[in-house]
Amino acid sequence: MAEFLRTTDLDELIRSNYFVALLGLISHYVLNHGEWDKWTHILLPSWVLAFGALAVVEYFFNPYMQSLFQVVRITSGIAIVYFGSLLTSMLVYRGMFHPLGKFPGPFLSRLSKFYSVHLVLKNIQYYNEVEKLHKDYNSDIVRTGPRELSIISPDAISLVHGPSTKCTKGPFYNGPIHLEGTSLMTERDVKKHAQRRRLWDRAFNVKSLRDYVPRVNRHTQALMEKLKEHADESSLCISDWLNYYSFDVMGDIVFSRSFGMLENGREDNLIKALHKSMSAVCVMSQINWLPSLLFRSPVGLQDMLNFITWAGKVLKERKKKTPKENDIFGWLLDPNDENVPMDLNADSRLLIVAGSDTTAATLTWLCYELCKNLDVQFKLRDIVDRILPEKAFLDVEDLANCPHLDGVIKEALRLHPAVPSGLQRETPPSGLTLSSGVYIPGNTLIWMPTHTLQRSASSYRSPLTFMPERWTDEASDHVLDKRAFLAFSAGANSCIGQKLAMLEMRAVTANLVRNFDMRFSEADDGTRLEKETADCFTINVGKLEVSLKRRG
Ligand code: HEM
Repeated sequence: MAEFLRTTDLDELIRSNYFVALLGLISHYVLNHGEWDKWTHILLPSWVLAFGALAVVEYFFNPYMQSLFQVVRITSGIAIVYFGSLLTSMLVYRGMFHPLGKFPGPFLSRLSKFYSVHLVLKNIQYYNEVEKLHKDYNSDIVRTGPRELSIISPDAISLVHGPSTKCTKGPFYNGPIHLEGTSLMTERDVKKHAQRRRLWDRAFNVKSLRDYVPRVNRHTQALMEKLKEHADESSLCISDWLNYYSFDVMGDIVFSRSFGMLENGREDNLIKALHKSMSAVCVMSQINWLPSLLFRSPVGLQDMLNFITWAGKVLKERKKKTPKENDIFGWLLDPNDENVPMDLNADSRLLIVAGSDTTAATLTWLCYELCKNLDVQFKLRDIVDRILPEKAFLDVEDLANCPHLDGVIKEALRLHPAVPSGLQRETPPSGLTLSSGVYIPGNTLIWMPTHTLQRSASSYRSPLTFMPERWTDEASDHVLDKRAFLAFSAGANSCIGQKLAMLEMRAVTANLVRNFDMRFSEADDGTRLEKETADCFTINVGKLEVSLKRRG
């Protein structure tokens, strides 16, 4: 063997810098064609193994190797040439020859998504950074990554998110499949998603929603009782209570298991851990190959892994029961199947996170706006006071027909979308031509940042003013382009829970203004919320301290 290696050309070839550099170029070509993001856990060890094997062969079978140090030196040299060539080829291609080269954006964004990580880490409010980029480059389209664009033109919405879009979900949606399966949201195959969504629709149709209403009423009433207990204290952390509320509602409606957070007046340890672990998502949403590695190592993600395990366990327990009131999993679990399919584990985590954090964040921002704009609070109260004045508590059913209340909620969703940076979509291989005639090449990742779209002066008159009337007949001319409302997304992947969310938000908002006068607390004028709110795909909302006074 040693003789073979020494005398054949193979040894010479492996040592040849040209050959190794060529291997680097070929590797770039292969990596550039196809999607490798979810294979990082195979790719990286394969590289380590390949160079390790080379070192072992050199050490044991090459008689000219004098020492281990020499083996390490030679193998490292080969690795440097290989990775040097791979990296140079990548950077030159991305910086100078990539088809997205015609779009403006920071030069470093062309080279790597690590530039976006740098923007994320500034203050974990990536949506603000992207908004600045659109302003700085004075363009509706900005290049935010080697193969990624941010687009804020409403004309592109139907092409990217509409019912007959040719775009698909991008690699961001590769969840921890090996741990929990694929959820409805992370299902990237269009046909499979449509098939699953048909099943889900039964759990969210008008009749099913009616079944969930008593639980929304109960939890809303419990929230109001708790707020009454703590009202008249100098300061109350309303964001915490809204968080307890929304998780309790979702636990109950999803699998008939309340977290009991309202009752205990504190965050469940698991949810606390889940929120802490969300900061990793801020970075993972930028570097799509990272989750495949991180979800296989407990480093930094242990909290999220615990939540995944918990959500699976609770689902198994739910499978054994028949709850008194039908819940969402009553529709999703197959009574004829003794087992719980793996994908439902992912669905159980999805429902809790997608349904709770989003609602809690929107309600918190809504309270912020009501404190900031007292005239809006007073007007809403006047209107709500006229609904069934004899009732102490307004049920969900009492609030179905109050356009101004819906306007207040829509304004909160518009100015403070719970998914502010938008949703990653990938153009079809043939590319996409926008109505402006701009051609977007195939396999480009597109984000349409909801935060910026919904604050654009071309779509909303006085865009930064909190104006519920723009959603009613009173000032409908202040909505210039209805398409630019994407808080629940659009098309086949739009939020399936939006009607349920509206029921919760109506009940909480109406009863809050009916029962209390709410102001910023003396210690906090909303700045904490503005600063602490973190963009972790869904918003990880900051704290809001208010002063609540019970109304007579
Ligand atoms: C203010 C409240 C809410 C907001 C702003 C919101 C927003 C969104 C958005 C933007 C999406 C699209 C995600 C994507 O394509 O990646 C989505 C999807 C989804 N939402 Fe919501 N959501 C809210 C409340 C809820 C509630 C209460 C539930 C459940 C009970 C829910 C369940 C879901 C599910 C299951 C999906 C995935 C749908 C699919 O892929 O077909 N959401 N939501």
